[in-house]
Amino acid sequence: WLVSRPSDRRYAPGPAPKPVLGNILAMPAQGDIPAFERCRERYGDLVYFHGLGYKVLVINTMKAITDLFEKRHSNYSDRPAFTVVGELMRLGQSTPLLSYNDEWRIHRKLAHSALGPNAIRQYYHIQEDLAALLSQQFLEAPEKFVDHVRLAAARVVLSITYGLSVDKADDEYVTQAEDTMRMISKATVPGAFLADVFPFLKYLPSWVPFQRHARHGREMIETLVTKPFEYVKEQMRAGVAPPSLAHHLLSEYDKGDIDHQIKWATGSLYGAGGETSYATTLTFMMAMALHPEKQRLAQEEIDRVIGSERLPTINDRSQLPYVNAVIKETMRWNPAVPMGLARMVSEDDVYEGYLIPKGTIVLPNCWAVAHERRGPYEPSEFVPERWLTGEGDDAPVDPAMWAFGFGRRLCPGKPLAENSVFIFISTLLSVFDISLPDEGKLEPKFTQGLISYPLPFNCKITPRSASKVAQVSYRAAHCTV
Ligand code: HEM
Repeated sequence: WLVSRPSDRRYAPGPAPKPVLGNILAMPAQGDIPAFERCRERYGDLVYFHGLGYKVLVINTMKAITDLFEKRHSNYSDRPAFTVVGELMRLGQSTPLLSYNDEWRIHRKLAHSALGPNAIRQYYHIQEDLAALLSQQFLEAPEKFVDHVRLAAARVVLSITYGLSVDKADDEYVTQAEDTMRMISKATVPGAFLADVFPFLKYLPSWVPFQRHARHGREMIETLVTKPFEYVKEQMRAGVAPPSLAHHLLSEYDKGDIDHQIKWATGSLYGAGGETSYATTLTFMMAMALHPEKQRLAQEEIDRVIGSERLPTINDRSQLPYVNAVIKETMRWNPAVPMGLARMVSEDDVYEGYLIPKGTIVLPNCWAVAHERRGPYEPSEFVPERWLTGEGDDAPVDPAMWAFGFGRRLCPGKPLAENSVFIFISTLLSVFDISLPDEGKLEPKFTQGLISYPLPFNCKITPRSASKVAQVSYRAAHCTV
């Protein structure tokens, strides 16, 4: 590498480049899995796109992801910058978009102290209460199940992050937060704004339409992170703040200069934690409607292990191997974050003989890892049994190794999210039969975007027994959230 001439340095393969434009326009749109799959089949494990100032490397194997994101983490832990949403709307201060710098290290320290496996024990009852409330809403209006799951995922994050009661969260925060998230997910699609491609456009005057849009976005984001945070501080001053992440951090780090980081570290959690948990739970519901025989096996396990006289709790998790296999298979069948969260290379690097220049955006193709052909079962089929056959070369890579990201930027909400997903899924399995709708077909189709979840679908949700209905109603009526 050191003695070769620049012309000898090879980039990883990719579509044939055109003059000036390179091959960047041949890069599949965000979340277009079939197109990324075609590129992988044609060009191999590493695929390189470049042009218009962008350099993008897609990595399609667990080995390459581990080699780069874990073994060479100091060079692969930065994030690409978004001129409009990151800089002008100021979302660049949130944990997922922060550069790999000291500010980010403070965020991670705060997140670890509040979201570590021991710290989250105090939130078990909140997650269990919210799973019961979700079931109660399924009993009352089963046709609105998508809205209920979305609301439940939002409530978990808002209750745990800020100690907001369900009514207060629903009335004052969820709608605003959902609107803000919709705005952010549109704004983070690469090329959503010309100023992301040509950053000098950010200096255009404030009356230019995209600048007005950016100002409006900035106000929405500022409200999302500031309003609930100020509410917690007010409650702490009055001595009535319930336990929450924000409360925990404000008490532990009682210093004015870290206030800003606590506000943004906690404010980042709604966006990072709500939609991913929602996507996983909804994918599970679709899989159950399509595979009643798997659902029955999971329900039999729950009835056998915990009986039918009570609802599951988070402490039951280790006792339910088949339910855990259903959860792993849900995460594998349709990964919630199929192309991971992009990284940016800090310094020129060489991997497998290919040059990866500084500034290259690297996308881990988690979908390809999830659907790699291994063992006796078809990757496209929903088969929880593939997780019960023991370890070996044949076993697929466990979603715990890739679904929550990698290395230094591994999702700090992983332990909390695993509990949320477990308690939602096991409670729904315990209380309901989810089946195909009486009319119409159910085709497994998913959204294409940073987060992937089922496209609108119908299913039938029927309580399994009067006793289960009574258990749900009792717990929902005695909720402390
Ligand atoms: C099923 C649920 C979830 C999934 C699948 C998921 C997945 C991910 C992934 C793939 C990343 C990118 C990591 C990387 O770049 O390697 C990430 C980052 C992150 N997640 Fe999660 N997540 C989930 C739930 C949560 C929850 C509940 C929270 C918080 C309460 C959370 C907070 C975060 C934060 C703050 C980051 C940014 C980390 C950083 O950039 O340093 N996530 N998550």
